[in-house]
Amino acid sequence: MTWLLVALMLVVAAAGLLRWRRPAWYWLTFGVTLAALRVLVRYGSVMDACGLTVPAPRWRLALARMADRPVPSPRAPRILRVRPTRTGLVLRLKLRPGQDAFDVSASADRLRHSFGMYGVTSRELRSGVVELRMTGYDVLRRVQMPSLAADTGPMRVPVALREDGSVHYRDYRAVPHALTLGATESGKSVYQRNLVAGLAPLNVALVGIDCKQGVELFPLARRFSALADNPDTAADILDALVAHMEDVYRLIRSHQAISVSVPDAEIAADIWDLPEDIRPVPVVVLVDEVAELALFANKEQEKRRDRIITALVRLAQLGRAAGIYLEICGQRFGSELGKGITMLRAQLTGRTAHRVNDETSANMAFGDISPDAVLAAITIPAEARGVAIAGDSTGGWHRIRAPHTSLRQALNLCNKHADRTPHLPGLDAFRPALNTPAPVPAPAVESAPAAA
Ligand SMILES: Nc1ncnc2c1ncn2[C@@H]1O[C@H](COP(=O)(O)OP(=O)(O)OP(=O)(O)O)[C@@H](O)[C@H]1O
Repeated sequence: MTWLLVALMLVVAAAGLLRWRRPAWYWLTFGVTLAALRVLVRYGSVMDACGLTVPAPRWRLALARMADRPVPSPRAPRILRVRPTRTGLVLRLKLRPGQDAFDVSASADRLRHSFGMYGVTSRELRSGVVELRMTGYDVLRRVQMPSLAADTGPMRVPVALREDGSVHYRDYRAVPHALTLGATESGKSVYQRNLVAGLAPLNVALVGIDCKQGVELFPLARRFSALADNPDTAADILDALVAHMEDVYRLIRSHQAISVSVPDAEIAADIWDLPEDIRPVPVVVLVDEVAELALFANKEQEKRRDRIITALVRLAQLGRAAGIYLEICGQRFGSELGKGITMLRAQLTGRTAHRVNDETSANMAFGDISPDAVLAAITIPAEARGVAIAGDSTGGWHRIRAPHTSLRQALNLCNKHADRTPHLPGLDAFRPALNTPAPVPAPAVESAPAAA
């Protein structure tokens, strides 16, 4: 089967040779065919050299001895499937008795060198079956997302590419709340813009709190149901969201009351169990530069800060069932921001860290999840803007990079789907005004006296 696939690819490559101007697909097929051939031809010897073989079973050794035949060679994991991809190859392997998935992942770097690939990663699919993903080039250098129509779900958006060539999704139903950290100019806003662009075509309400005076989110206002560009409005929006959450809980309760006679499985526990006609629209709350909400200079601001953090903690603790999801973004998010912050952070299961300048910042994202991810986050080079480490509470992590979506592209997408912007009762007062703002005079700059 494997060789049939390779033969087919060779035929395609040969067909391309006959054409004078070879199209892009030709070079892609040609490269993947060469890589597949190289891997399959070298497979046995490479696995042996990397210590991924086991001796032949005793009965075969005994048979060889009786028949006076040469000793059977050690056996490498059996190839179950070879799948060429746009970025390389995916091999599915059945491990031999005595091998485990850790052996393969520990040898990933050796396999990468031996097969002449750019990257090799492995993951266990089920007991005894491992998937090896090989990439032929640095897929994060210029991110090109594959077409994905089939893989999106109700609250699942493709947001970046992983280094193994697979797509990184933000799945709100699996991981309701997330934290994105990164030093200045590391790519947080571009990542968040990709999220907005991914969510825009879905049936979801977007609520934005942009503490950078609205420069990131206000241009996308037509797709937002509520927006705040200062901590005072943010506090009011969050209070309104807590009230909305309580209303949704009351709705779920009332629906449970009329369905007590139906079987258990049909009793609603969250909005997704409610019939579609009464289901409230899910809400994604995007907060940019969260630290601004936690800073205060006087007693009045301290009261406002406590109000904001309390509302965020309540939404993080109880929001999931009511379909309220938090997406929090900032440069740092640790205990130095005061009480309630670590409690809030503990509820943010999804973690993404762009380049950070010190280990403490990386620890804020991954310290309680995976020490390897901390190391990976602090070794992201400064020039690799947009590259990030994405992990979750299971301890797994990936190196990812979002496509470089410009503000104009995101704005066009938001305008295209502006008619999908739902009205949230209670949040109408915060709906952004869509008239063109009056031009603001440039800040006065005092000219410095000329140096003598
Ligand atoms: N995924 C990406 N691919 C390519 N370039 C990127 C990517 N993400 C960010 N960049 C580049 O890095 C620059 C800074 O990105 P961005 O504004 O998102 O950083 P930031 O972390 O939000 O910074 P700040 O905290 O100062 O606002 C962008 O102008 C862009 O040129």
